[in-house]
Amino acid sequence: MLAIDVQLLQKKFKVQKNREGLAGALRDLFMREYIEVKAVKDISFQIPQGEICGYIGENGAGKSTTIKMLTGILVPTSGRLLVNGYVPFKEREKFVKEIGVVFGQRSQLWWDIGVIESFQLLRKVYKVPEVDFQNRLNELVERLQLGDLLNRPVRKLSLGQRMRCELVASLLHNPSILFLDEPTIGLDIVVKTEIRDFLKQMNREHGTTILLTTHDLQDIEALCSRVIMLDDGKIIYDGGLEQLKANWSKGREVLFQFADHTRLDKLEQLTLGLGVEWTLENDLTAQMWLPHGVNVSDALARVVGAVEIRDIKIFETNTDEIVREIYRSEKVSS
Ligand SMILES: Nc1ncnc2c1ncn2[C@@H]1O[C@H](COP(=O)(O)OP(=O)(O)OP(=O)(O)O)[C@@H](O)[C@H]1O
Repeated sequence: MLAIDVQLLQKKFKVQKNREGLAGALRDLFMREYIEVKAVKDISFQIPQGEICGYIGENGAGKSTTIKMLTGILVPTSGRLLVNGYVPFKEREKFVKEIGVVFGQRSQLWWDIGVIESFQLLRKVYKVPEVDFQNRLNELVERLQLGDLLNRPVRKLSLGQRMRCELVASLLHNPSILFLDEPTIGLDIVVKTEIRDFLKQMNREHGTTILLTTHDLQDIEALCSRVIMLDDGKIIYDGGLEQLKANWSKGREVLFQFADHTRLDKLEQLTLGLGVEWTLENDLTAQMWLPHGVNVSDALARVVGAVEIRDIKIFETNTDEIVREIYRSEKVSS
């Protein structure tokens, strides 16, 4: 069974239009005018069990609206939607036991009571047997090192501490699918890394399926083998991260530091026919640019065999740049 099966899913919102000026406001009083916003436009995708998939796109692309439909908070305008075999907005009680949800910007914990009390309340909401709950809690608390925090009220926690608690809260009932909407937003790099490692481990050990929206492409690089990219409510890319890079990144750069003075024409001679380009930064440093499709080790072998080298650095194209590149070409072609 697929974890997520989405077919031609659509969501329209009716938004009130405000007419201008006093006369407009008066007219609005008597006859409201509405416009329709199509937030999600006939999207289809399938996610098998155990996959970690990144769901990305610019602000307003429709990511949160999709997550809200997938978690049963919003009812789709049209289309078909199955999560673990359930239609999310129907059969709510059974369905919510199968999923965990973290909205980075909103808390599912009670602000003024101790974290552990929030967890206990969630145990009752999800009807988790006490023994299962304790085992699960112990495992999660140890993994995320929450020991000291459990008795503090949520309002006294730092953002990083709160996010770790949010993750525990979403996993206490042992869901097989986890929806994360900006789980690392605003966190420092240490906490981000901790959360990424934790999610990878959950996925590896429990086979948890994860759908993750993020603006942080390092999250995607660290976690996702697959990326779905949304633009203006439509899917513009669905595939592997490697493929995404191969199709869209402009190439790779290799920085060489030589032991002796090396001339540009010699370097060009060495890599003749490969289509690489050289730039000399100074007598001892040169940069080689390789277009996609050129084997890095072939190019390196030619240089390494002929010139004495002190240091080599290979720069991968940043996924941020790739996304910008796709948007640019999308805008050009549409
Ligand atoms: N409840 C709502 N009523 C009216 N319009 C909405 C509502 N929720 C979302 N929209 C509109 O739908 C579009 C998609 O919004 P959505 O929040 O899904 O985007 P997003 O990709 O999650 O953006 P962000 O990265 O900023 O969270 C936007 O144009 C937004 O203004």
